[in-house]
Amino acid sequence: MTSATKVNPDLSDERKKVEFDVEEFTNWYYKGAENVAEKRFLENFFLSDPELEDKVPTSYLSHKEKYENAVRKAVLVVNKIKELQADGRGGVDIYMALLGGTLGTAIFREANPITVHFVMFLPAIMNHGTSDQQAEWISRAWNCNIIGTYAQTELGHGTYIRGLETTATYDPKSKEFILNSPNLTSYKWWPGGLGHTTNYAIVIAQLHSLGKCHGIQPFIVQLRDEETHMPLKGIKIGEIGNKVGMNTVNNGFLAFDNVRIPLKNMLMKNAKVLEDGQFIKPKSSVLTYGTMMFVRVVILKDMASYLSKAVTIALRYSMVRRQSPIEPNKPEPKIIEHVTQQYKIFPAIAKVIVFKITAEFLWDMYNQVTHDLDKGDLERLPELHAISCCLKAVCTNEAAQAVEICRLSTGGHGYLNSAGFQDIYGMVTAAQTYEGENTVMFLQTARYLIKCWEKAMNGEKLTPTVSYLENFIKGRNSRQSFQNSPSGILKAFQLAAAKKIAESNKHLEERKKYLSPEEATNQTGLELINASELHCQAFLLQATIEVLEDSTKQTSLQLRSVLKDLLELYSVDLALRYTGSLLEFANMTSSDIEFLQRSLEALLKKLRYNILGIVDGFDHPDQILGSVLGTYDGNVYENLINAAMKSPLNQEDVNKSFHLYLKPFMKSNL
Ligand SMILES: CCCCCCCCCCCCCCCCCC(=O)SCCNC(=O)CCNC(=O)[C@H](O)C(C)(C)COP(=O)(O)OP(=O)(O)OC[C@H]1O[C@@H](n2cnc3c(N)ncnc32)[C@H](O)[C@@H]1OP(=O)(O)O
Ligand SMILES: Cc1cc2nc3c(=O)[nH]c(=O)nc-3n(C[C@H](O)[C@H](O)[C@H](O)COP(=O)(O)OP(=O)(O)OC[C@H]3O[C@@H](n4cnc5c(N)ncnc54)[C@H](O)[C@@H]3O)c2cc1C
Repeated sequence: MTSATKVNPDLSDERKKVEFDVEEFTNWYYKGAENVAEKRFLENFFLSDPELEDKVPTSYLSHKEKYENAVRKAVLVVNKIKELQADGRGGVDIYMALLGGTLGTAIFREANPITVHFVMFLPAIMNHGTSDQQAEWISRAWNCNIIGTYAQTELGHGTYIRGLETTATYDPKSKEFILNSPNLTSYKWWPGGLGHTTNYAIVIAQLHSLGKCHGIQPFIVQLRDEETHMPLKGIKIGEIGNKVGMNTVNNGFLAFDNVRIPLKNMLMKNAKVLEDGQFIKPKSSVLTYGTMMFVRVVILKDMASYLSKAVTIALRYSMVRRQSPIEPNKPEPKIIEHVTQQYKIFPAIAKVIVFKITAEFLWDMYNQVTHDLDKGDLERLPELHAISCCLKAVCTNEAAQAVEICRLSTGGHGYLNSAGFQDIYGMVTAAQTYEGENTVMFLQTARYLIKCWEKAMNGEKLTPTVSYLENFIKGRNSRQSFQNSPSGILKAFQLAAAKKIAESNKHLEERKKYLSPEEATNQTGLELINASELHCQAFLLQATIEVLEDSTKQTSLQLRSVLKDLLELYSVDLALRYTGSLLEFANMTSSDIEFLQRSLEALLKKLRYNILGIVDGFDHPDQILGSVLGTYDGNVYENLINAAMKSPLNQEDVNKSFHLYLKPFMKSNL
């Protein structure tokens, strides 16, 4: 972690003031010293390989060069992983570290074209394939003998997947499916790696058999020749072009013209087609959506990881940058002394911890529910779907906002590519859309909440994430007063969520008197989203309070106290951001707001000298941060000029455009 160069004295002074053991925090954050050792071993193993280092910053490469460089590195990384596995070191965890964790995003600044292979193609075969199908495909895919993608979204439909138009029509004579793209809007559009990387895909298509449509099902389809990589007959394929970010991912388009695949290529763990064309329904039609749920769960971990990079950059920079005297005739302070600057960064640091804790909580829940599913028990599936949808929406929205605020907190320099924010922002903002557009995700959660509300009103028992509704209904006349503590704020959010759900339901029912249920839902959309968001914020806070309480029992008093301050900062900031709802629904008064405001200011002050220990404790090596503003040594001005010198334009004193255009132009004006 420590840099060989001399550390900027402003930053080393700050480090001396941290009151807790940073290594203790790192071990707590990564859940044990062994995990930290493994993380550092992996970082060193990959980042010390000169082949993985970019000689020219990737932002200066052309679109094509970026892609080719990303493919080169992807192959190198997977080969290195195989080397590690041959040495007896884990499997899945290594992939997680490389594809979702910060290490992966350091090696592939704009993500890589085989992520979807590991994150969706393989999980789709595992989730939807029979044991025979898994035996046929998994090891080839795991070894990367074939590389696949997940081709669901089409030009015409991404959200409403029941409206997908690609068809897979079963022909009982040849025992094959015939795939077709009947029109332009049915072209697959967006799948990661599809353009020029993958040779297989899980294709989601409308299944037709014996003259009937049986809805969307997953099929495994070969797209390109395994030797020549040429597209197979009947397959039209290409890349969709340059994007806001994620430009190395090679997102593609795909169309089918009478492409035949064998019967065994429909993934049949859930629904089945028999040889004679008979369709056997799955236990539940939503089981087809399982892969999306998996990725939504994983996205949460990703958000904590991206945000932890952004806050590290912003905070370290704020501790070496000096600007604008606060008192006249006094020296210019570090910009972190401006309280407004603290407010830009400290709550975002608290969010990293909240998102990480909740992501782990959700991951455990996902594993439990999928274990139950394997035994045929679908009971907790709707609850997992509901909570993963709203968490995906809240955490990606908040991460995108916080990353942008971190960029703004570094002023003009933050606008440079070398500051490192652009890649992070490109990744977090993409996650607001992919794997379910966020508004749509909120509405999915709201649908569940309304059902739970009805159940609770009928006296039925609710699942853990919504059980607060039962308490509310039982004690609905009690008016608990607002309390300024994490648990008090949690109660206020639960009360506000419960009342907002009740109110949305009331308006929904009123509208149903003269509108169809669907149109009534549409008309109530704004309130439903609001209810969903309040529910989600309550869940994030609840999970964090519970986990922190438990996991800090063994830590030093100093660390426990800083984590407690961060939790308080998170909850006070949350309450202040939602005063509208809390005033309306949770008995908050204007004096509570005044008190919260004072608490917020006091917490910023309290955390001022410990907060650097937290971002240092995230333990991101400089290569992972990839930022001239966030290096451990704080030598930002040297870094800025060194990075500027890498610009291709700075490799010569006079550019040819001077002779070609400027000189004739300037002379002609004489
Ligand atoms: C191993 C290595 C790991 C490495 C890790 C590395 C990590 C890196 C991660 C980052 C990289 C990510 C790259 C990924 C790139 C993005 C890929 C995509 O976007 S791909 C494309 C992603 N595309 C999208 O995400 C599309 C978004 N759209 C959709 O998901 C659906 O169309 C819909 C849900 C909006 C509606 O569907 P519709 O059928 O019209 O449904 P209705 O509304 O009518 O509700 C009917 C019932 O179904 C229920 N239910 C629904 N879903 C689920 C579920 N999942 N489950 C359970 N239940 C579900 C619902 O609750 C309701 O129940 P009930 O009330 O009746 O009881
Ligand atoms: C970087 C990136 C990578 C991707 N990778 C893949 C991939 O690997 N495989 C794949 O199959 N797909 C992929 N996608 C596609 C992605 O999953 C879809 O873009 C996403 O699901 C949103 O669908 P859409 O584009 O059709 O948006 P739309 O649904 O058209 O959304 C447009 C607007 O309409 C609103 N809207 C739509 N429906 C409703 C509703 N019911 N209620 C209220 N508002 C609504 C939305 O809120 C939004 O504001 C990727 C997308 C991106 C950006």
